[in-house]
Amino acid sequence: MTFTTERAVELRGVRVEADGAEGVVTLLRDVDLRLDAPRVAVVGENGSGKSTLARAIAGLADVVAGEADVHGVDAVRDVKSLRRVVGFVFANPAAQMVMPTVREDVELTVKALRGPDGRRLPKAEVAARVDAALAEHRLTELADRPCLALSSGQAQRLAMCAVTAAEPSLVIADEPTSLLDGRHRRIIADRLLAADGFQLLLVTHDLDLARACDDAVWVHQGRVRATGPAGDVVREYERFLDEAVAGELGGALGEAADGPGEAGEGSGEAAR
Ligand SMILES: Nc1ncnc2c1ncn2[C@@H]1O[C@H](COP(=O)(O)OP(=O)(O)OP(=O)(O)O)[C@@H](O)[C@H]1O
Repeated sequence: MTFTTERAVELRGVRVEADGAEGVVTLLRDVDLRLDAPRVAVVGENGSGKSTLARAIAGLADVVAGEADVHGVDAVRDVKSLRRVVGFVFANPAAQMVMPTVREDVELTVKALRGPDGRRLPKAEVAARVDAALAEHRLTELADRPCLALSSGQAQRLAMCAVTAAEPSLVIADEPTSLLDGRHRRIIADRLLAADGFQLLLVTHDLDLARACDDAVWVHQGRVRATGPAGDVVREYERFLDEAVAGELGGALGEAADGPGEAGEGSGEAAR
């Protein structure tokens, strides 16, 4: 199965709120997006709203206004159906391991799949699919190892294996390489970018990885600041970062000369 642009993510006027310690806070506002490229990166500063956007698309955030169509599913009102369509890979893979061993963890997902007749898969087919999924993610040798005994790189491979075994049409990966060393980062990134059975939405601070996607979305202060071809959006974001850093360094040098002053705004955090 190859991802086709007929299956897209479309958000119109989306607003996300959360209950903060001091009352309701708005995390995302006025989001209008159509994502139909096979691989879409989401970039932006810490606290800008990237994970919130990813979570809203996955039905994991409180969308209080607007419409969200995710591969034909109403992601605001039909979160249950969304689970068949979306797979979510978290930055910390330990958060999504539920079974004691590697094989059992993947098996749990495959057992939940239905055949074309709507019935559960026969035992032999479950076993064959689990073996194939483990082999694809180079986990065969680790099949009987306790999940808790995996290294970060192995755990991230297991998370991807278990998520993709559910055959989602959209995989959302939120900083999937942030815990990994350089070599494993490249292995996981290459595997994600090479996959063509699903659309990929990749939240990342790794701008090389973002550039390797087809399209990108730049989130800034709880709004979408730019969207389009990944190279263009990342270039625009980098220019903004360069200017912001130059401004802060200039400010710091000025402060050093003038003595202490008030802190400037200079933050990409979501507006309250
Ligand atoms: N449940 C919540 N209640 C209150 N504030 C929240 C909640 N969830 C997120 N936030 C705030 O919303 C803002 C956006 O958070 P989000 O996690 O989406 O940012 P991000 O761009 O993914 O950041 P990072 O790059 O640091 O992971 C942050 O200021 C965060 O503290």
